Amino acid sequence: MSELRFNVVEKAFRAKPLEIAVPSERPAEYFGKYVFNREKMFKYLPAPVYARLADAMDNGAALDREVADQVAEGMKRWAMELGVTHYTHWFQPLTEGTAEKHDAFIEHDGKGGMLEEFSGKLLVQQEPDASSFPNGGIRNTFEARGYSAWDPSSPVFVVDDTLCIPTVFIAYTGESLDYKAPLLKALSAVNKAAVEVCHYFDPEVKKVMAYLGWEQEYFLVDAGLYAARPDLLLTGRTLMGHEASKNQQLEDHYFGAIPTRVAAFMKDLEIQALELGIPVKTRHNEVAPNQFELAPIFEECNLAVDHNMLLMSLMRKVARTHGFRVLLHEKPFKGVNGSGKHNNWSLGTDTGVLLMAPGKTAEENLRFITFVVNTLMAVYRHNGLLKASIMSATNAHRLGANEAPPAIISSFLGKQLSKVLDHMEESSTDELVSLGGKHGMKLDIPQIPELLIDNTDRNRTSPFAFTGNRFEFRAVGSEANCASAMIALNAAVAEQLVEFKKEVDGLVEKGEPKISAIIQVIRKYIKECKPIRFDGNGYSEEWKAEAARRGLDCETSCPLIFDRYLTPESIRMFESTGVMTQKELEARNEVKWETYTKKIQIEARVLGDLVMNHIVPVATEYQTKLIDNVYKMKSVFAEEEARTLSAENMAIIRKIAEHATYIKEHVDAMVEARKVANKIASEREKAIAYHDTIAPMLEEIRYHIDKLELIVDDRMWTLPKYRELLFIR
Ligand SMILES: NC(=O)CC[C@H](N)C(=O)O
Repeated sequence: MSELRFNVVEKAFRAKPLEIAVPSERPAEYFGKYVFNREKMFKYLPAPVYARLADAMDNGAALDREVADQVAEGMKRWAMELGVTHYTHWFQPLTEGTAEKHDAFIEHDGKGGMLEEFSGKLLVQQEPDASSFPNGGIRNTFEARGYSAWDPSSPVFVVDDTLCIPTVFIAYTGESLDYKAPLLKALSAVNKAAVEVCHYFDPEVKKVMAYLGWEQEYFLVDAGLYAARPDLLLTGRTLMGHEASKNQQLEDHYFGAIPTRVAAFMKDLEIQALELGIPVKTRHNEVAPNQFELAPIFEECNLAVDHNMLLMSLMRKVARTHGFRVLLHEKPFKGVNGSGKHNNWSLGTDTGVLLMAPGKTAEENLRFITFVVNTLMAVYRHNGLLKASIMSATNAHRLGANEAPPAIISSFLGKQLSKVLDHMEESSTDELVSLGGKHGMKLDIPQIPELLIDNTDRNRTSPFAFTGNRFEFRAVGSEANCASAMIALNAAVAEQLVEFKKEVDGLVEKGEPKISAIIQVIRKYIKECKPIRFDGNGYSEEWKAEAARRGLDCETSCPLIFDRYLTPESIRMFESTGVMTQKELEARNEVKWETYTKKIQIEARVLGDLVMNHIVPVATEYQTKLIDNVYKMKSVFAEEEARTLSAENMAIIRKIAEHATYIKEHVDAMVEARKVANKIASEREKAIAYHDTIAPMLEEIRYHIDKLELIVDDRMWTLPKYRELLFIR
């Protein structure tokens, strides 16, 4: 009998919610307790130093060594009051996670003792020996120089005894080796391009920020049950497991009362997140059993990305304290909803205008339409690339079912906005702009309700949905670094806005009044990007055919989707916006292909191990029991009667043999296929081989394992079942 499984099930069942020490202050008071935010900067830095740092944060001004030294000194003083002994450059390599190497403040004092020091030099730049991170061939291990450099726009924070300094991670030769560096470049590109376009409407605008509000979905599984599933432990998802009889059919989990043990986890997590300055706001049960969601208030994009990365590591830590493991994988369980991280994206000006929100006047609405239509154009022109930006071996399992968008990028606008765009398309420019009144101009743009947010209908199958004052990029996966999607989107929009300005200015130079020039170009774009607009059911077969007819990217193979980073249009876009060079794009793709291969490779090995060490032995043991019974029946009953009475058992014995044979043969075949694929030198070709030959085998083998799970005596089955993983909390 399987003891581990029953022990962990029993323990999980008896688990109680943890007592949480709720701070006596209100959240607004402990918010940012562990962040060196402006309030602390003001307190710990001399006034002129504070001013210089604020300038660096707001306007990207350079900081000289002297100022950096003083900033470091203030930071150190603040951190030491919190008991901090170490510092680290905290960065985001191409692994989807974060990286940190802690150093103590201590230095020799030259008199045989120690003193604690933290200079501007250490704050601003470091050369971590980080040669083992994926770099796609930009750095050879024998010349592993790469350095991390402080990003003053994201405040430093304290975790435990360590002062964490958000940094970019760059090769000595200047190429980015992380997500932050290209993200900052993309944000600067979109700022520059959008400010220029804003000047058509308001010359006062000096800065445009991209905003991001992510929605983090996740599963919680009891830690004991998790430990008894090698596949969860090593791959983050279940590679086998038959659906439970009840899963999410009744939709009774969604928005339901939060289970007490989970509520304790959430409270603890939220307190710690708020202390780290992450403005967490919303929590609820998601659709799948044991699935939950957490969402903050939207923030400036770079900060939001850092906060999401920080939150994911905090979630992992806090879950352990509560006897849970958090699953951030996009599809940990077959047959129920996967987890996304919908990225709510918008642009806003330093004058307080949300550019994706309709305004009161016709001119404000023209500005709104200008930004919406340019976004649609960018998404249309780079739909394949945007898909590549969210694609991974793990997210591939999620797309196309259970309320996750399909692997074809399209945009849902809803009835109201579609009507406005259709009207503009159908009317002539003259009809839209007429002379009149004392303002000298009248715009015939249908009134748009200011509060579209409450009016827009929703479409859960849309990868890029307009939701009233922002776009929701729903295709982003729960485990991903949002930066990947945000780099591609902001860069594409930046390129598009530059293009738009060029066209409008061209017309103005030819004597066209500004407003009608804008309208003319917008009308042209509305026609051109029409194929990206789709409000229907993204899961239907008709849409797949229709999307292909419209020329949208319909590729579903993950390694081939990565090719979209290297098309001439993508390279041109990234290079013209200064976000990434061709060399960087090529290197990153090497990493993507290699990571893809390794993930499937690990899954294949884990499944092979499960089959040989858990499933087949248990199935055979049960089969032997049945055979024993058949023999014994013969000794109790006459031959004919024994045969009749044992017919069912004989059928099961045969079924077990058939499934076990299939499984063993295919695991062997999978090992052989891997050997062949592993010999392929090109990372791209190898990933394709893994996608085309090995990944499907995992599914085929799984089918037979899941059948065995239904037949074999439950007492003997060693691996926690779906009903246990999904319903014990
Ligand atoms: N209710 C929802 O929005 C579900 C979303 C779904 N979990 C996804 O994968 O994106």
